[in-house]
Amino acid sequence: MAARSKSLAFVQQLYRSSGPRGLGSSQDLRAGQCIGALRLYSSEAEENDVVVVGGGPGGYVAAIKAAQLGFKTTCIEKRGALGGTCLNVGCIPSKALLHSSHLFHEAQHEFASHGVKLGSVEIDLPAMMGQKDKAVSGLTKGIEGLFKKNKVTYVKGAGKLVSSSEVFVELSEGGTQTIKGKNIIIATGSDVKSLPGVPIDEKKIVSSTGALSLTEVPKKLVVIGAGIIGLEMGSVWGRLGSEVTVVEFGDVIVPSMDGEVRKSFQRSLEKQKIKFKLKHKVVGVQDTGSGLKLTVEPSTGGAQSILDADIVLVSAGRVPYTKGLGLEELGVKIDRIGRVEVDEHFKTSVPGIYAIGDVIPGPMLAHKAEDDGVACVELLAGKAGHVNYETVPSVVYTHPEVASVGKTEEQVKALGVAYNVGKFPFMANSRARSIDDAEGLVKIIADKETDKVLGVHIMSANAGEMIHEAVLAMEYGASSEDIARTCHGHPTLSEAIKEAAMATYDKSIHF
Ligand SMILES: Cc1cc2nc3c(=O)[nH]c(=O)nc-3n(C[C@H](O)[C@H](O)[C@H](O)COP(=O)(O)OP(=O)(O)OC[C@H]3O[C@@H](n4cnc5c(N)ncnc54)[C@H](O)[C@@H]3O)c2cc1C
Ligand SMILES: NC(=O)c1ccc[n+]([C@@H]2O[C@H](COP(=O)([O-])OP(=O)(O)OC[C@H]3O[C@@H](n4cnc5c(N)ncnc54)[C@H](O)[C@@H]3O)[C@@H](O)[C@H]2O)c1
Repeated sequence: MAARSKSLAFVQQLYRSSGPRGLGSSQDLRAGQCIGALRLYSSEAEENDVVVVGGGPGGYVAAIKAAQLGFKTTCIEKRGALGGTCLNVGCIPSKALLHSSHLFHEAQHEFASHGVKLGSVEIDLPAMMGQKDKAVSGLTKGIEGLFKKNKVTYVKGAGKLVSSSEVFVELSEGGTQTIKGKNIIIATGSDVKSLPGVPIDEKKIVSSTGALSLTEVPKKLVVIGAGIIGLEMGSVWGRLGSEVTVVEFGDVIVPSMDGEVRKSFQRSLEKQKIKFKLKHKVVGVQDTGSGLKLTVEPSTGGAQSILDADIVLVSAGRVPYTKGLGLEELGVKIDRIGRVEVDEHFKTSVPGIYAIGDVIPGPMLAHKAEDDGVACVELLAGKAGHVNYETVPSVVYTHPEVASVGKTEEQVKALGVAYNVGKFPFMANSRARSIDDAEGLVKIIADKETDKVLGVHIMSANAGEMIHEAVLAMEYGASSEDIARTCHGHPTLSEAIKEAAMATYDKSIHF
């Protein structure tokens, strides 16, 4: 009896989830129909409920969640490892190198002031790379384990959509296979944006992928683009001894950052000896054999100059990746910058085909891709999947870190909203002073009339961990007073958020 109830529940789930394309609607449910549907389902054993193309944070999370919801699920990935850009050549290896290089920097420059004396400190680059590679391979294998545990079928190969319910796969091991699915989710992510005159060879002119695997510390590194990748990778190699110059087309670094926080952040990076050449672009590179000569000119044109480099990192943005997917042939609409157009339910212009993650509009971030994946399959299951893009946090993992959620002061001003601002410097935070790491501030922006928090910006050690208090506050529509009246442990860096919140609606105590 218990087993029969379970089957019925499962089929009811299928009814609810498949909607008009599948088995019927939940209103039609009768026990007999359910059993009939179960037979129909078994006879179509080869067809999947969900086929995901791409095994990055968007795709693999969507696949696991789909399987957990009772869908027969297949995920197709062509790189030979799960985890996508993020795990293989993005978030994880970059954070490994940021941590290792920070330890080196601390050992060289900070330990002595804490009374820890070392002899000479040296870099063992192969060991550093080995630790990074170990983290990556452990995590990617972990996802394969999660696929097995959740019964997701993993197909290694490059997928091409040939209809709204079929994906043709060129298998990595040779041969081909056509995989059928009632619903197809495109989760093919993004790729590096190339620049004219600066051809990437991943040896001397590298993308972030090459910059994560250099075999020597370059004497001179030129970074093109002062976005997050440029500043994180510039920090890694700067700490390990490179002279780093960042050439940025715009007049500011990380344009999405709050202006006031950005200024402090730039000053901090300059103290770390990173040089900035703002309002400039690289128009060509010449390899002289003994090094690279970059031709640089003002963004708006003008006199050219030459910059020397051993390695050039191209980090001027990423573009959605849809190459070879067959989307044009099927009539899936793409916007003018190559993103797959979707509605609020992740539906593309072709029924049965969905898209999530970096390949659709919204911030190109792993946690956003994951949340897209969960929401997309929850919607397929008839549940209320939703991602609030207004509260997706952003973290720059330099030292200090910069983390933010919600609107910048410039954005609030532009919207014409009356607002209050509260700030608190880490110089006045007891934990930051006790660990001698007190650079940075917390800045909170709240609606003047309602006190609802509109944006929170933190520059400090561990800002990326602390920001989630603000994310949760904003998700629940909290006021700055709500945060200020919430008891915070002492002594913690998080107390700076409480104090900044006090300063937003009233006055801080410790500053
Ligand atoms: C250096 C770097 C550092 C980053 N650091 C962070 C960070 O710290 N935090 C953060 O949130 N984000 C970070 N990002 C961004 C993050 O990596 C992306 O936002 C995230 O990976 C997007 O996930 P996705 O699943 O949409 O796409 P992806 O991770 O790009 O995955 C897509 C997958 O689809 C596969 N694929 C493509 N086409 C096909 C096909 N036809 N058939 C089969 N498979 C296919 C690809 O091989 C790929 O594995 C970083 C990016 C880079 C480059
Ligand atoms: N910690 C993180 O969350 C993290 C880390 C790395 C990457 N990412 C994501 O990866 C994506 C790509 O990162 P990114 O740093 O490459 O891109 P980005 O779009 O964040 O920054 C690119 C920068 O390059 C500049 N630029 C563009 N063309 C230029 C040119 N010709 N010359 C000089 N400068 C030029 C832009 O003005 C911009 O400041 C981003 O969406 C980012 O969110 C996130």
